[in-house]
Amino acid sequence: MTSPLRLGTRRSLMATTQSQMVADAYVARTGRAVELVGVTTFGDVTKAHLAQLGGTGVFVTALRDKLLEGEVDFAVHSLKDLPTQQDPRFTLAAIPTRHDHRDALVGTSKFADLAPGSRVGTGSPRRVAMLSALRPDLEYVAIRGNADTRIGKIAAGELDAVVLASAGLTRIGRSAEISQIFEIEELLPAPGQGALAVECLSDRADLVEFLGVLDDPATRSAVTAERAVLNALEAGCAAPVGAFAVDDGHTLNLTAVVVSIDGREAVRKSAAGSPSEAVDLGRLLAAEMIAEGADRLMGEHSH
Ligand SMILES: NCc1[nH]cc(CCC(=O)O)c1CC(=O)O
Repeated sequence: MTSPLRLGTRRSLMATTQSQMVADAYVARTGRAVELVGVTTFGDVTKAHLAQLGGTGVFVTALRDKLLEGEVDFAVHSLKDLPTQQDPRFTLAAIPTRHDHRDALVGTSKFADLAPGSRVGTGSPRRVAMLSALRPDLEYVAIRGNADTRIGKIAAGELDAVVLASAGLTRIGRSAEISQIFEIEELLPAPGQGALAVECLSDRADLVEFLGVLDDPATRSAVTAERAVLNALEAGCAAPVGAFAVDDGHTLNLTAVVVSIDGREAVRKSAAGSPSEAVDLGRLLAAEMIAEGADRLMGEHSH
């Protein structure tokens, strides 16, 4: 009998839930047993705000270390937490079909109905910038911690609402508390939002192929274009950059935006191309955005 594959996962509810979903999908497709191995990451223990950590990949490094040490066979990440600079030692063996890409408001009222001065919690400069453009009269409060902790600040009276990714809220069973989903015209998601990444060591060719059964090519081309924009802008997950692409099987449609942190200025552009040239499409769009002043807007939040 073959031994179970060991899946390395962060220990948060969201991470273990999404890792279990992926494990179940492999078991259903292949019959091979998969066991979860919990790993504590720097991003889970640090008290610093994500925007202040000055780098990407705080949730990712510990899982990759376990891959290198041979303690786990593969890892599941939220794709939007993965640095856009791919490390050749690791391969994204599968990018499964994306879940809801949009951001959601959690609270008791809709965004337009929040009273002036209401306190809205989010740790993301992207969300602060874009929401400030819509409602400059609200107070945006930097928060971090897992989704449960963030939502708990509403009941505690510290916040009137929080903004989180719809996909994550659904995964942790809190979607009933969503008062509004933001459409992409209002709030363009982070590159890769709602998608998962299944990663293993590049030198395990058999495993790369085995894990590939869960890959969704349309999701892969879309997130590849989105991440190419972020990479070409030399921006990280804390930058006020949104990007979203859809591959309809023939054409890849990509939209991206860079917003000044006060929400007053934005460079937003769209482009279409072939799904097989996702990286080029993203790079081209980023170059056009830079030509229109996008890098100046990013300012201190560019890295
Ligand atoms: N940076 C944390 C993070 N990474 C992925 C998700 C949500 C789930 C997803 O995008 O797949 C979240 C929380 C959030 O932004 O609400």
